[in-house]
Amino acid sequence: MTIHVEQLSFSYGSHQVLREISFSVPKGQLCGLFGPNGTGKTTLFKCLTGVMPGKHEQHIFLEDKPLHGMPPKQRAQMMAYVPQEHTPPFPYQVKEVVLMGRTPYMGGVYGPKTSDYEAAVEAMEKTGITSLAEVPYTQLSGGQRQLTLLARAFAQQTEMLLLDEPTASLDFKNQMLLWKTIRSNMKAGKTAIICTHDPNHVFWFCDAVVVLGRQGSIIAQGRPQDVLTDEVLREIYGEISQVEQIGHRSVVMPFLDTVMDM
Ligand SMILES: Nc1ncnc2c1ncn2[C@@H]1O[C@H](COP(=O)(O)OP(=O)(O)OP(=O)(O)O)[C@@H](O)[C@H]1O
Repeated sequence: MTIHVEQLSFSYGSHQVLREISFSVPKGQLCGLFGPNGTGKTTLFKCLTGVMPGKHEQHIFLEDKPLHGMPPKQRAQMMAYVPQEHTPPFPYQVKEVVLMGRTPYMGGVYGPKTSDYEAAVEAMEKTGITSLAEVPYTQLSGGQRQLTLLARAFAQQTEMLLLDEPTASLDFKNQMLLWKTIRSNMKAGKTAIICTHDPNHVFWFCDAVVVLGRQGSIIAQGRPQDVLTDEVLREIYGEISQVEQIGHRSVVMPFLDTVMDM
């Protein structure tokens, strides 16, 4: 599934956050969404998922169809969203939270089908949380909660994944597990947009990147190696790092001596 955003602007009241954003993510690509705090990345996700309905949705297209007017259930069959944080209102078990990913496919009074339970079990296996299935979600650590939300998104079996800082609370091994799982989704032809604050993750795991600047407009986009240059990183963060090469990989190294002197 291809997602296409054309001249999207969005304001909270008089506070304009997104300014004439245009980009496309073709089927099978993983696109990083990168930029300083408060530049509108989560807001962009909320525009895509329809949390804030409005005319701006006329500027977002899934396979050439505008999102505007698309019912939530239809949208949820096409895209799954992993939020940055989520506070559960009730102590549902992990397996019940994951099963909620199947809601867009349930209808009437019949409840979950065998295929829904199977999709939830598979999603828990993929994310390594099978042993947590019976644990109340309210008793999980931050990282375990994030893996549960990821499993819920996988259980939704959508063509498009929208992931808002999914590695933020994960330990190093789980970060790599997550990227591996996401990359395997790309191999299966899915499409994803992932917000991350780690430029190295963009370099190593993303096919493309969209960089949002402080004014809420795109300041660069394209292949990570072309886009995340010293100049662009300096523009958004100032003089704090430089891009180095280790083998054929790019690595953003902070100026550690400066940090230690502070
Ligand atoms: N519900 C809201 N009402 C009004 N302003 C909001 C609302 N949500 C976010 N904002 C403002 O919109 C701007 C963009 O916020 P957003 O959360 O989209 O940024 P972000 O790039 O995701 O930030 P971060 O990297 O810190 O997660 C911020 O100035 C924020 O204060």
